[in-house]
Formats: sequence, C-alpha cells, structure tokens
Amino acid sequence: MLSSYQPKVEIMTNGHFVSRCSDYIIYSVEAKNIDAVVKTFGPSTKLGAIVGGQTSCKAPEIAAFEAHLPKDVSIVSCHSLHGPGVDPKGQPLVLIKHRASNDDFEFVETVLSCLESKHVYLTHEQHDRITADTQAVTHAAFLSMGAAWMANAQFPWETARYIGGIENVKINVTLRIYSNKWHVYAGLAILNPSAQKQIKQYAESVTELFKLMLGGHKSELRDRVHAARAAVFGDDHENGKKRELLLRDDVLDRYSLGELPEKRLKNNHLSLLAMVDCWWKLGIVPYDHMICSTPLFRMWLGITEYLFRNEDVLEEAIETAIEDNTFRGDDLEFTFAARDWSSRVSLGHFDGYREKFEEIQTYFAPRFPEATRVGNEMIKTILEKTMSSENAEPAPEG
Ligand SMILES: NC(=O)C1=CN([C@@H]2O[C@H](COP(=O)(O)OP(=O)(O)OC[C@H]3O[C@@H](n4cnc5c(N)ncnc54)[C@H](OP(=O)(O)O)[C@@H]3O)[C@@H](O)[C@H]2O)C=CC1
Ligand SMILES: O=C(O)C(=O)Cc1ccc(O)cc1
Repeated sequence: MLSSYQPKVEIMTNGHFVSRCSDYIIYSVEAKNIDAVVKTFGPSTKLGAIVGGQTSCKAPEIAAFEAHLPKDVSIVSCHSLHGPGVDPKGQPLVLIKHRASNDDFEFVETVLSCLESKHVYLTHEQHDRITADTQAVTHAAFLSMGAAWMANAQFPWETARYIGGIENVKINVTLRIYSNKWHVYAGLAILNPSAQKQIKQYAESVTELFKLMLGGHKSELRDRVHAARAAVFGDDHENGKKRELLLRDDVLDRYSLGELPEKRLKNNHLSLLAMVDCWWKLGIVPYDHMICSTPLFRMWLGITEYLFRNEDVLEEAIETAIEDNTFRGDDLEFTFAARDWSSRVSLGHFDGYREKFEEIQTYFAPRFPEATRVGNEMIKTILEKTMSSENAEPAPEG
C-alpha cells in the first residue's frame, strides 16, 4: 500500500535560495570544490543558521567555512564513515563542533539521530589524522590491485588463483571502490597531507618486500614480516580476553564472483604483508582507530589479521613469496601500481588521478552490477558479525 506521507521537497533555483531560508545546511559536494561552492553560497546563509559539510577531508572544508561564512553562523560538521548501500545504523558518524553553542550542537545531533549511527566526537584535525590511516591507505592498496589486474589483462574472478577466502574480499572491495566516484578517493587522498605520507610509505613497503622476494632473501623477509607482526598484532588481547578474529574463511568463501576451485592456490599476499609493514614503519596500531573505521577498513584489517594471526597461513605466504615465482608478474605490476598511485597523490593533480581511475573503472564496469550485489551482501554479513561481537564486548573509547 502506498504511504500517504509526502516529503516536502522544494527544488530551488540555486544555493543562494537554499542558504537564505535554511536553519541547517549541509554541503555535500566534491572536496576539491568545497572552497568555490562555500565562497559562492556561504555569504547568503540565513542569520544564526548552522552550517556543516559531509566531505571526507575536513581541513579544506573548515578553512572554507571560516573564510566565507558570516561570523554569526555556527559550524558543526559531520562525516558518515561508510559508502552507499550500507545501512547507517551503528556505523560511525563523526561530529565536529567547530564553532557552535551547545544548543546548536544538540540540534544537529537530534536531526542526525534518524540515521541511528554511532556518534563519534572529534576535532577536524583528529578526524583528518585518523581517516588518513584508515581510509586513504586502504584505498591505495585496493586501487593498486585493480591497476595491476588491468595491467595484466586479468579479471581476477576468472583465474583460479584469485578465488575464495581472502581473495574474495580483495576482488569485491576493489570493484566496489572502482564503481564509486573518482573524486571521493582523490579528495580524501590528495587534500589530506597525512594521507600522502601513508600512501608513500605503503608504496615503499611494497617495493622493499618485493625486492626481498625477488632476491630470494627468505630469512630477511621472515624477520621483517615477524617484526611488523609483533608491532601491529603483538598484543592480541582486548579487555583481558584474546581478541576474536574479525573474519572467518567460511564466511568469506560465500561471496565469490567465480567458481570455487577444488584446491585453493597459494598466494604470497604482497599487498597484505606490505600493509602491516607500512603500519609498523609509521607506528600505527590499526585497532586504535576502530572507533572511526569504515566497513572497508574493517574488512581490510580483517584479512590482514587473518593472514598474520595464523602462524601456518603466514608461513605459507612467506614460503610462497620465495619459492613460487608464478606470482612475479602480478607482483611486479602491483608494485608499479602502488608507486604510480603514490606519485599521482603526491603530485596533487586531480586530473592525473581521475585519468587513471576512470580508465580502470571502464575496464571493470561490466561486472559492477553483480559485484555491487555480492559486495553488499558480503559487507552486510561481515558487519553483522563484527558488530555483534563489538556489542558483546564494547571497547573503551578514547
Ligand atoms: N560516496 C561516498 O561513499 C561518500 C562520500 N562522502 C563525501 O561526500 C561528498 C559528496 O560525495 P558524493 O555524494 O559521493 O558525490 P556526488 O558526485 O554524487 O555529489 C556531489 C554533488 O555536489 C554537487 N555540486 C557540486 N558543485 C555544486 C555547486 N556549485 N552547486 C550545487 N551543487 C554542486 C554535484 O552536482 P552536479 O552533479 O550537478 O555536478 C553533485 O550532485 C564528497 O565530499 C565525498 O567525499 C562522504 C562519505 C561517503
Ligand atoms: O568505506 C570506505 O572506505 C569507502 O570507500 C566508502 C567511503 C568513501 C568516502 C568516505 O568519506 C567514507 C566512506
């Protein structure tokens, strides 16, 4: 039966008309355009209104608000830490009380409470530091996987090498990112200065580990991987109990875009070894950021954890890295891709980022509808599982 409820939506001529009659305005535009958009419409803001933004990197957004909004306007910004197709219920929603009375802040919290997200209170500086660790470097790894698969003219779900378990997460998340808009990823990587540093370190970790593999330096590789493991996963206890793994193989196997092979092929998981190496080199403990984690970050952490917290699985990856040269071609392209993404981000040119992103997007596009469906199911199941264990044992915040 059709509901009799009709939302009152009035399309206005432009942002000036919206600004002058609204009590609360959220700018949800491309991060690279935020200054120009706020400069145009900000001066028309209604006296005493509240203004916020939903961009993924807060430094340029807050700078634009400070530069262009009238002084009597409050600034309360937000950031939903998930993409489209994810139920906002229980997901982190960052709230930034930048320039506002308690009453105005409470008003924003009340309006956004309909999302049923978990409110996380941060300054804009804290937000940008944490999201550089959680989002930007995670995206860099998946973007590089997609670039390498395309460079090798592969559709990974068509080769038995890349099917099942961890590989399903790699494929589904990579396709999910490439099916989104390029400016979302470009904005949060290029405009966040901490992000450039993380992405650069990731590319360096990939290169250095790949060189150890090529040189056959097994004990050096093992020592380095184990040192990184000790730094990142050394303390596997939380609230006095051994931390449960975020992901399980049987859950992961369900979400495949291809046929599961009888026997799983080994992989050296260069992308994951490099991630933990990168966290170690930067002194990052990813669990510290769970409070501000996106679903993709939790899945990325889940598969790195799956590899690193199982002695046999990790040893198999190290052995494969040295003894099995059938991955060399893929790893070479992955190394090039990680370095190329890093240099495009460091150069800070949006066009250079867009060109590469959209070329790879076009290559994978025919599979987006199916990948989105499978990816949404996978995320839903994994989130239900990780959130129910989070709720059972709430981690202390702060
Ligand atoms: N997608 C995601 O997963 C998430 C995105 N974000 C952030 O949210 C913001 C929006 O992202 P998203 O919705 O995905 O991107 P979209 O590209 O879908 O939305 C951006 C919108 O801004 C509009 N816009 C740009 N300039 C103007 C202007 N001068 N006047 C009026 N409208 C304008 C665009 O209109 P037009 O199409 O007509 O150009 C477009 O509709 C970004 O900053 C992103 O980083 C945050 C969390 C998650
Ligand atoms: O989960 C992710 O990392 C995504 O890719 C979706 C996303 C993109 C941009 C954001 O600001 C928040 C979430």
